[in-house]
Amino acid sequence: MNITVVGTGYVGLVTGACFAEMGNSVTCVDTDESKVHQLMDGNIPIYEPGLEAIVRENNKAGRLLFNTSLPQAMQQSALYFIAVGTPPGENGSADLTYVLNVAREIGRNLQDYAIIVNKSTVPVGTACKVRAAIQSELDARGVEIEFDVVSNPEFLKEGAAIDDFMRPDRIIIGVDSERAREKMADLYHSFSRNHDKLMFMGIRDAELTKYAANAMLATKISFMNEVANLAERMGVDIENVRKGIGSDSRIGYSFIYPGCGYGGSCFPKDVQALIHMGDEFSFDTSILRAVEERNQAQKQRLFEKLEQRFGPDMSGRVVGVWGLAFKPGTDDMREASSISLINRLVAAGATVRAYDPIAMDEARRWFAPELFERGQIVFCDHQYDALADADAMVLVTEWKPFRQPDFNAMKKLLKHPIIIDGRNQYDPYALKAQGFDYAGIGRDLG
Ligand SMILES: NC(=O)c1ccc[n+]([C@@H]2O[C@H](COP(=O)([O-])OP(=O)(O)OC[C@H]3O[C@@H](n4cnc5c(N)ncnc54)[C@H](O)[C@@H]3O)[C@@H](O)[C@H]2O)c1
Ligand SMILES: O=c1ccn([C@@H]2O[C@H](COP(=O)(O)OP(=O)(O)O[C@H]3O[C@H](CO)[C@@H](O)[C@H](O)[C@H]3O)[C@@H](O)[C@H]2O)c(=O)[nH]1
Repeated sequence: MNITVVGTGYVGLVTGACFAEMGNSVTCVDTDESKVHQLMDGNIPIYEPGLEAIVRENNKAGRLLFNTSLPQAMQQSALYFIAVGTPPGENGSADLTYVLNVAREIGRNLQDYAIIVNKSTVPVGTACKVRAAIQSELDARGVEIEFDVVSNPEFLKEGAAIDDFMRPDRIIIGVDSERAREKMADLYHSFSRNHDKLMFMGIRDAELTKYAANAMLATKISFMNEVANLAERMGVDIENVRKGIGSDSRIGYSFIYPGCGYGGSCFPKDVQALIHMGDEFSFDTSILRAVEERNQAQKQRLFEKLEQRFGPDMSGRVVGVWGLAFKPGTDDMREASSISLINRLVAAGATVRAYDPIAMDEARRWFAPELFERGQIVFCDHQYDALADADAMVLVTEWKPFRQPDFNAMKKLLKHPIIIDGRNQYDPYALKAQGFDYAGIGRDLG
């Protein structure tokens, strides 16, 4: 099949590379020229395990091409995937500017029947807007060309994106035409051979399914964070509670890890967008608002635990931070908990020494340059360098090399043996026995 994918971010590039890997001919289009040139040279602008290899192999085999021109790419195919960003607008609603720009460009250049598949996360009713945008361009050209719009939301997780795309739990497809349904079934056949993963439904159903999935996962996390904060006050260890409830198959273990708040490009913006959709339909999404509020508060918990120990004025204090990315396995810094922590520490007068195995180049862009110039933030070459003469160590992102560190070495490096564990990776009882002052999330045993 010949496919055009518009947008070469996490979703567009993974989608394009995985379809090419299955033998399709794919052209990925992006308006960002530097990104496209980087990709043409075989370099991947993002860190995503396994992606570089399949991009290079398929590019070499001629199945995966890159272009800055959508009209040129459109000539090669009749199946267009829209995978551009839908960032939060000022009021939390999803900003559809990029999606509708692509729709209009498709309308200006469409020559023959085509299927336009929306892979971006978009509010209910967006397919209608995409259809209207294309149609108005066709009307302006005075041509009549048939086309179908399909909703096919993406469920990949950063850091596991290839596997999620290649072995999906389900493939949600919202369609309202038999022709489009057949084409989509054909396209996804090889991803769903042994188990029928394809779920066809109405277009609006598919659009809401994506938001409901992310909101449900975010709710699980905020719920656990709330119980963890309560457990702390009660002298209860949340890790025992987590295991206790996770063993109930109706609850399960996934997405109930308490922590220093959820981040990334999806949960925060998608929960906000769903709240906004509720407002538009005059429906108060009170659970979602609580989920969002709990998450904002949770992102302050690590700072609060340091504040309890040092007081509000942290001048002269040095804090070693392990992990900057919003989760392990990615260099994505969008809505990362490290951002609020580090900015608050610096505002309180502390110096931050931080280390992340992958995200430091990307992270540099997320803090004011003068903080590096004045030495208030120092990015270190090694995880242990970040602890040199630090008054405390804070774990923000649970990268694997942070999971079983050398606690003896840490004790020697730290001025005060304080460990604030934002991801409950360490054994509080063992650390206490070694003389550490340890605080996790929902396991602040004093
Ligand atoms: N990141 C994820 O893990 C993930 C997972 C599932 C769904 N989503 C959703 O998928 C969509 C894309 O997310 P992302 O993280 O890949 O975004 P991104 O910001 O990483 O990439 C978007 C790309 O689109 C390009 N673009 C913008 N306008 C364009 C145009 N007119 N023509 C061509 N290219 C254009 C940008 O230059 C950019 O490279 C969003 O709606 C997001 O919510 C993201
Ligand atoms: O038990 C948990 C699980 C996750 N997190 C945090 O939640 C955030 C999001 O994690 P994850 O879902 O693994 O990463 P994303 O790449 O943001 O993926 C989510 O968002 C994507 C974009 O919509 C969806 O496609 C995915 O299905 C959905 O999992 C991260 O900050 C995690 O640290 C927790 O705090 N506790």
